[in-house]
Amino acid sequence: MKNPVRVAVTGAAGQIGYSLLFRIASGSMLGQDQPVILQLLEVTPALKALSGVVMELQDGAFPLLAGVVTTDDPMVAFKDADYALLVGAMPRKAGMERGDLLSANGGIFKPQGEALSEVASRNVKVLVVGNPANTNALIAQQNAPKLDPKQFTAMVRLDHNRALSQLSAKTGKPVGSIKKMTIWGNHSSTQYPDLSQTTVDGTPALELVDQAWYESDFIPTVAKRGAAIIEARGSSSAASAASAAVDHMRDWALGTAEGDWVSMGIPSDGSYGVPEGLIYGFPVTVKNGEYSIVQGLDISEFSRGRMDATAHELEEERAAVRELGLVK
Ligand SMILES: NC(=O)c1ccc[n+]([C@@H]2O[C@H](COP(=O)([O-])OP(=O)(O)OC[C@H]3O[C@@H](n4cnc5c(N)ncnc54)[C@H](O)[C@@H]3O)[C@@H](O)[C@H]2O)c1
Ligand SMILES: O=C(O)C[C@H](O)C(=O)O
Repeated sequence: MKNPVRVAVTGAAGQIGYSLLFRIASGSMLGQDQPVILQLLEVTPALKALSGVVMELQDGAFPLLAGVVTTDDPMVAFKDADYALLVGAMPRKAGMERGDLLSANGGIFKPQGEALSEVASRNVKVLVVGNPANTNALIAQQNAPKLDPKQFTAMVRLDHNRALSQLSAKTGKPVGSIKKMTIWGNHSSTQYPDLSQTTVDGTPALELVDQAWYESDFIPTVAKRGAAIIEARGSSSAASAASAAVDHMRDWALGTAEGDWVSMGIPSDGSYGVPEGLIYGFPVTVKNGEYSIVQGLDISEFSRGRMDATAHELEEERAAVRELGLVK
């Protein structure tokens, strides 16, 4: 058995937390040989509810759960954290875009970035889930001068998983037969779920579906799935979001499968003409805990337009949070 690692989760008493904590404690995220200490952050009024969640974690009798800390202080929650999942933020309601949450949620991620910079493990891997996830990740990153910018990522994995499942339903082939799915850009309705490299049982996906379905059905269904769930459920996705967070962190920690890739929101290094510094969804492979952007893909004119549009939205979000004094 390995030594325990410290996993910080913010917003731990919320909807996503209620699903996420139990998956982490069960070993789904970091493996069946990796004990974990959960360090849970909540706002002060939610600490009582969080104590109930901790009672349930105890009642799960998870062999890999080596300890639980609860606190309303980010300096305690992030102390020596090896992994940090920043979930705590307000979710949107029906009729809102995720960008409408910028001013409400942006303020949460500056102090959290500062605290991570001071007290987290120097190798901490940070995943931002709270919306608007890409720009919140940028805020946390820009306020963490003592960490490498590459340590900050945003979640587009839920979109990636939604895209896999839509294509699986359309082609009648299992999700496991689909490789090389990509979500480019922002976790918002401008995202670009790209099938141009995707294969199903080795056959190019675009040979199996027609362009009209791809453009008018697949892309909008994936991009607007969050809103469809809010409409149906009355609140935003939670279990599927937690599952995607587990997938993102597992692949970052343990690596991606040979011959495949995953989508992660990561700081752009200028690859594919994406403005440097934006936290943008890219196709990545992971080895030894380090992610790399998949290089050398052909970008069609159609793809170029979509990739630029979602980059443009992220540039606007960056300008808005600059205006609020949250990033330089
Ligand atoms: N990136 C994605 O794919 C994705 C998917 C689903 C949801 N989300 C987003 O995740 C966020 C959380 O969703 P939820 O459904 O769990 O919401 P929720 O309202 O059920 O829970 C959020 C929790 O965060 C806590 N919180 C608020 N401010 C905090 C702070 N400063 N520090 C610590 N905790 C704080 C709240 O007290 C609450 O318990 C939302 O912004 C939502 O839009 C993102
Ligand atoms: O859509 C939302 O606001 C929640 C989440 O980001 C989702 O994609 O389900």
